[in-house]
Order: sequence, then C-alpha cells, then structure tokens
Amino acid sequence: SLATKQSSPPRVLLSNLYPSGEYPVGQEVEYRDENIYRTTSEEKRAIDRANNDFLQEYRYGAEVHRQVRQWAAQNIKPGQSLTEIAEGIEDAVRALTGHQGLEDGDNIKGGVAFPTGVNLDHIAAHYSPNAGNKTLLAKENVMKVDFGVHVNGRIVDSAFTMSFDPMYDNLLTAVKEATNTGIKEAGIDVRMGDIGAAIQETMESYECEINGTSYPIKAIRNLNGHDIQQWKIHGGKSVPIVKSNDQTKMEEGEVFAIETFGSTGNGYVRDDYETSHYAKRQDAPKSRPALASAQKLLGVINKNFGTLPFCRRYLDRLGQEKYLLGLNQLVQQGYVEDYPPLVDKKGSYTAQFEHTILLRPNVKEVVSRGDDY
Ligand SMILES: O=S(=O)(c1cccs1)N(Cc1ccc(F)cc1)Cc1ncn[nH]1
Ligand SMILES: [Mn+2]
Ligand SMILES: [Mn+2]
Repeated sequence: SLATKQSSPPRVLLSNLYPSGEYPVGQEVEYRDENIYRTTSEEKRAIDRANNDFLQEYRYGAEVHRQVRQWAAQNIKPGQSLTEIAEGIEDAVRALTGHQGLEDGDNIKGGVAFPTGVNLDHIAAHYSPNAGNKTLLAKENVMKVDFGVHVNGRIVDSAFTMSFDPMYDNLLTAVKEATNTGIKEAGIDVRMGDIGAAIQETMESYECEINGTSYPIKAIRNLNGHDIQQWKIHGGKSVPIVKSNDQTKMEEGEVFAIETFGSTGNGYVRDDYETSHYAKRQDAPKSRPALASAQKLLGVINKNFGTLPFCRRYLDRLGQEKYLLGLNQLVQQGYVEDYPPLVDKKGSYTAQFEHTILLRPNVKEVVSRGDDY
C-alpha cells in the first residue's frame, strides 16, 4: 500500500512504512562506569555491526509492539470484553508482521509471540480469556496488558498497566519507576540480586490511597524478570524484583525482559482460575504421546507454535475441537507446561510495567521503549 502512516485499527504492514528496511533504534543507554570502555571499543562495535539482522528483527518487532499498544491504549474502554480487547491486539500484531497465523506454520516466521495477558486487579499475570469468557472491563479495574511480538523467533516482551480512575495513579507510578530502576541497574556483569534490591527500594518508597484506605506498595516477591532466547520466552535466568543474594550475572549479548509488579495485597502470588497459557517444554519426551488425540494435538502445537507459548483461543482459531483431554494429557506427561493465572489476594490491586532490553557489546538498548512508557 502507499500508506505513509499507520491505520486505526493497525493494518499497514511495517515493511511498507519503513521501505529502507532500517527500523527505529530503541533507547540506547551507555553502560555504567566499570564498562564504559565498551562504548568506544572498536572490537565491541564490530561485533555489534555483525549482528545487524538480529537487531533489525528486534527493532521491527519493537515498532510493531509500540504501534499496537498505542492504538490499544487509545481504544480500550470500560464495557469492552476481555476477548475483544485481546483479539484486537492479536489481529493488529498479525497484520503488522504480515503473519495471519492461519495456514500451518505461519506463526513460525513472525507474529504473536505468546498469549495476550489482560490481567485485572489482583490477577497479576498469565490471564487470557478462554472461549465463552464474558468478562467485561470495568472503570474500577486496574488492567495489565502484556503481549509479545516475534520476528524469526526474536521475542519482544513488553507490558503496561491501564486504569480509568486517578486514585490508582500512585500505584502505577511506583511500578513504572521501579521498572525504570531495574532497566537503569541492568548491565553486563551486574548481579541479579543487586538489581532486585534496587527495584524493591524504588517500589517500596511509594504508597497509595484507594477508596479511602492507604496502602504501602509491595514488590511481588515471587515474580521475576527473565532472559529471552530465540524462540524461548525464558532462557533460564531470572531477574528478582526484591532483595536477594543471587550472584548470577548478566552477560554480553543476552536479552532480558525487565518487569516489575507492585501490589496493595500480600506481595505474593499463587495459581488460581482456569489456565489459558501453555507452552511446549524444552525437555519434552522424545517418544510420541500414547493417546492419539494427544499425538495429533502435539503435531499442531509443533507446527504452529514450536516452543512459543500459546493459549486455548489460538487452538480454537486453528479449527481444533475437543482438544482439552489431549492437552491435559500433554501437560501430565511432560510435553507441555501449563501457566495458570498468578494472583495476589482478592480485593488487592496489582500493576506491572515491562520492557525488553538488549545487552549489546557496546551499549544497552531498551528496544521496546516508546514515548508512552
Ligand atoms: O512468569 S514467567 O513464566 C517467568 C518469569 C521468570 C522466569 S519464567 N514468564 C514467562 C512467560 C511464560 C508464559 C507465557 F505465555 C509468557 C511468558 C514471564 C512473563 N509472562 C508474561 N510476560 N513475561
Ligand atoms: Mn510480558
Ligand atoms: Mn516477561
């Protein structure tokens, strides 16, 4: 198309908006003192230049994320169903990446990276509506929108919190600032425990008053940021958001999702409600599942998602029916991991902000940074 700007809803392929094939660079932040030599090191800059395909794929995905989330933030209103909110985001991501995800294996080239989380109030993460869900967004809700875009398995994982009542503003500000602290502290050779301590200090320096009650804001101690590898939303490293003596270091070339969660509740989450999020396990058995329906379903999962997380709605849209028994078998037999919603206590409010950062050899790039958050 000859479009020079994005439509509403977003449908203009990004490669048409950036004919040069060069996508917007994220926020570049120089490394802190002990690593400042990296900025000018010719060897480090050469390694960085050699990674241009990786960088362009990442920046493409990040621009898709920004365009979709900015449209979503402007168009999501109380009274809409969680299903239409999630599907609106997913349809836009598929359109801008050029992958409608209906023919077998289409999502493998690019598209939705994991299920769109639309997490209300005390639900902190991993809630996406399953078929038949009638929940409507209300003006009292604090909704965390967490969605992912991938290009050739390069995953951009970023999230923001929406609310419609200014009484939640301090909660949202505390978490936005805590995530920015985590982004500032992150760097090559930095210890995870030090990042967690700094995040918690920022988070817990805030308080909020909701419906006449004042709350200290707690960092949710059993939620973490994580490293991201190609096709793998979690490579094995976790970034704590509270004080910890985890001496694990961040390393050159790694990609991290820096995400923090604040809560007016216990500051601790448990599994609850019906599961929507699943993903094939890295260590899935090599042998075929016993049940024929489980075998067939595993084939559909391999072809359409690989190791990318998916949700029940994605199986529905691929025309799969009566798959629940097979899916539960795959979970029980260790082929598929289930990720139930993570919830703090009923009546509490939680907020989240998340960015994906690239620890390039010569500079830290907050690739998903926008002028929204
Ligand atoms: O909680 S996690 O499982 C995790 C945190 C630390 C180590 S593993 N998780 C990874 C994930 C799991 C399933 C998904 F469908 C999508 C992502 C973090 C996350 N959820 C949403 N955005 N980021
Ligand atoms: Mn996320
Ligand atoms: Mn994440």
